[in-house]
Amino acid sequence: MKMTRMGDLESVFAKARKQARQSGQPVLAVVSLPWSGADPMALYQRLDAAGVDCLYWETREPQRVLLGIGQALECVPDPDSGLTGLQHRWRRLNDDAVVEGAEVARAIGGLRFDRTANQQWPWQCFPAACLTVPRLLLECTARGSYLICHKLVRQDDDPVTESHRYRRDIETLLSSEQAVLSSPPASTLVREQGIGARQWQAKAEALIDAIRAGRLSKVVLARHLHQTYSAPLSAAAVLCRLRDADPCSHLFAVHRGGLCFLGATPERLVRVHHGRVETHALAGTIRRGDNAEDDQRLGEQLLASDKDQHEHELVVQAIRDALRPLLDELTISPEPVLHRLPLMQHLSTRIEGRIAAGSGVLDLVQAMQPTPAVAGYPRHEALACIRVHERFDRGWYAGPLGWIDGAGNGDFVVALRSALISGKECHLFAGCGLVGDSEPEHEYGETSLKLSCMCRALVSDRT
Ligand SMILES: C=C(O[C@@H]1C=C(C(=O)O)C=C[C@H]1O)C(=O)O
Repeated sequence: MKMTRMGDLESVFAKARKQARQSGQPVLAVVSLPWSGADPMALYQRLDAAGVDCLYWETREPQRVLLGIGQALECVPDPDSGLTGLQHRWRRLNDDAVVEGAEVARAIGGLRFDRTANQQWPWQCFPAACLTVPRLLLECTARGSYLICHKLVRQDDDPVTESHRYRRDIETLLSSEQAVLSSPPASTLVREQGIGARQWQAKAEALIDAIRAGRLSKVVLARHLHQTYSAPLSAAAVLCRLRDADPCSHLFAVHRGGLCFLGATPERLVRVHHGRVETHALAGTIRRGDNAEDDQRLGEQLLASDKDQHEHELVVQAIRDALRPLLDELTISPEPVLHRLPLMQHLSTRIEGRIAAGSGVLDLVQAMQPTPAVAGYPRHEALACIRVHERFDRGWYAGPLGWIDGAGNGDFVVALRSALISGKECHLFAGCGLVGDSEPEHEYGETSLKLSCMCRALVSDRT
């Protein structure tokens, strides 16, 4: 990492200030420097241990790791124009940005599952929607590693002082690489609160009856577990275990106000790369087998299940209908395939296309979310049932989480297989799709299987 390149920061900030004075508006300055420092997970572990609020993101296909530190700007949609308005503001901000180096600006964040429902415990620190442009963003992809400095430059900012501040922050980051990482204390589960199996199954039964009566076609009923551990949980240690346990899922960790929402999700909501749109419908679940033969049999059973095919098809249709007005081309694979995870397998249908001129990633997120994979169908009726029957705040669980850049690219996942941790306390969430042929007991087992991915990663004394 060459600190001599810091001279660039001062001249870029000066240029941005000049522009800000001319336009009377703050201007985003973006400076990217090649990074040869520590790997982002190693840095994330150190930042987490030091209690620094940061953001971690990792997708394995394509390989991309983002580590955001600090906050240059927080982008929040306003109630009237929603994500579409935010999309326009982001585009304008980037059109006017002063950019130096190989990379453009990037914002990372998420949305609540149900933005109309009231924010409740334990989600008070997680707003309805927010995308953060970090002060410093470490980005590692197959193309190389960069440290991106973002600053919203105002008319009266002093470029010299400000560039020194960034220089100091980068030096602190570089020196934190040297910090010795002591292993977090072993934590064991001491208490667990959550809805009992019988009570959950009674709710599922009532919803299945509503589906059979024709009031809706599908609803996703979730469970919330509140666990207490013997020692404070380390978000970075949990994320490392999730990463080791599953080589394919997308990892995320968002720290806010002393809490951390993290997970390893198999579900991508939508990715836009140079105008190409990629998504999948993911719904229909069965466990993995005890051996190859058993696994194969279970996979075939899932593919042949009318109930799972129906549950899955509702998701394919809803995604198609949401995307059609926003895409120029749309291709849907004719049949679902198995999406295999360490503990379970899902049905997955690939959906691809090309984004129409004038639309952006956030427009796609707005149109798609929440899909019937996490809410149900029709959406309005499903959300109404969820509000009445679940009786807890899903917060950011099952909501979209991801990033957008200044070049029109973006990637959002559905924040599943996740937990909200705060010291020794942990909140876990998992749900499953109910249709007319569902059996409550079986569905309860499915939510337990989904919860077990995170439960395994939370305990530190496991080998
Ligand atoms: C709702 C969850 O998962 C969703 C529901 C699925 C199902 O019902 O088969 C499968 C994958 C996800 O789309 C969850 O993991 O909490």
